[in-house]
Amino acid sequence: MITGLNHLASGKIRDLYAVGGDLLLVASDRISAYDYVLESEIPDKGRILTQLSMWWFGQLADLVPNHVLTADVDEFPAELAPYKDELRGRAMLCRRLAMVPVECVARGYLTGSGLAEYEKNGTANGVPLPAGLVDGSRLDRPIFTPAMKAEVGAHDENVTFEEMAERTGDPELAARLKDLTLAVYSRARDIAEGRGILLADTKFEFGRLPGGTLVLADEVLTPDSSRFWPADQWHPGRAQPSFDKQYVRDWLTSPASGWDPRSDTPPPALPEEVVQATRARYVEAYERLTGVKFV
Ligand SMILES: N#Cc1c(N)ncnc1-c1cnn(Cc2cccc(F)c2)c1
Repeated sequence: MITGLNHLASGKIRDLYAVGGDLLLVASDRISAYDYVLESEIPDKGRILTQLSMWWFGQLADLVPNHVLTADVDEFPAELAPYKDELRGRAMLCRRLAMVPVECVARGYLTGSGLAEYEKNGTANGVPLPAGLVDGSRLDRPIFTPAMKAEVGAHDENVTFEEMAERTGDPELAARLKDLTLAVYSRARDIAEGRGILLADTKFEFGRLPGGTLVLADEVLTPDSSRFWPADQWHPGRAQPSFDKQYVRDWLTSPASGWDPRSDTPPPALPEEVVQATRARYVEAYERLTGVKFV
């Protein structure tokens, strides 16, 4: 948290500030696992994921406008000058939007809450899926599985498209959000697959400009907003390894940590080698996707 700025909200990993009529989205080096924010930070994680978001916004600009004014600290308003070094690379100055109260989730692979519903009903957010799918199955056509935003700390509530249309009171907006979400995810899935990363699913947030234009908001297509899987380790029928969090998960569930995920106790600090190996995974994901060396 940056004292001295007008703090608006905090998620597990990021903080939101008001700067004049705009917003500043700041990504920390925090990392979460097993629904806990760990006491150990991953050096540069916020910078790597912010630069990855910015790269994706560029890749998607022909499909959808976004809310970012700039991520260059030298272009930030003068009031932010005292915080330049702390913000460099990890902050996006964004236009303030009227946010749509829906988590727009696209799934290209079946896992997590989507798999749970499928195993019970053969559907995902009420939409029937083909028989015989297993954990990690690739879906021929990505699906839109919206969720109504929950309070901080609670899990979002998966809803059918029809429920979403009803609860937003705007069926046209619901249809537009579905189309945009699937088009943007499909483009990203194809780009990532060509670089050895499977984007299993992702969560987009949209908002509206004063004139009503629908705009892509928040961060996009990072390992915090999406499931990143290494393509060369994809084996449907089991839990897939996480591209970025597997070292953390493996250590936390190993005897070495002395921690039990089923206990109500917070996880212990990570060993330095796990921190550094995890940092290296974020750097690798960034460099593989963008083709640019992280500096
Ligand atoms: N992006 C964006 C945005 C915008 N451009 N205009 C208005 N509101 C938001 C906005 C509101 N909540 N969040 C999510 C959120 C919560 C907590 C911390 C965070 F970093 C992010 C995003």
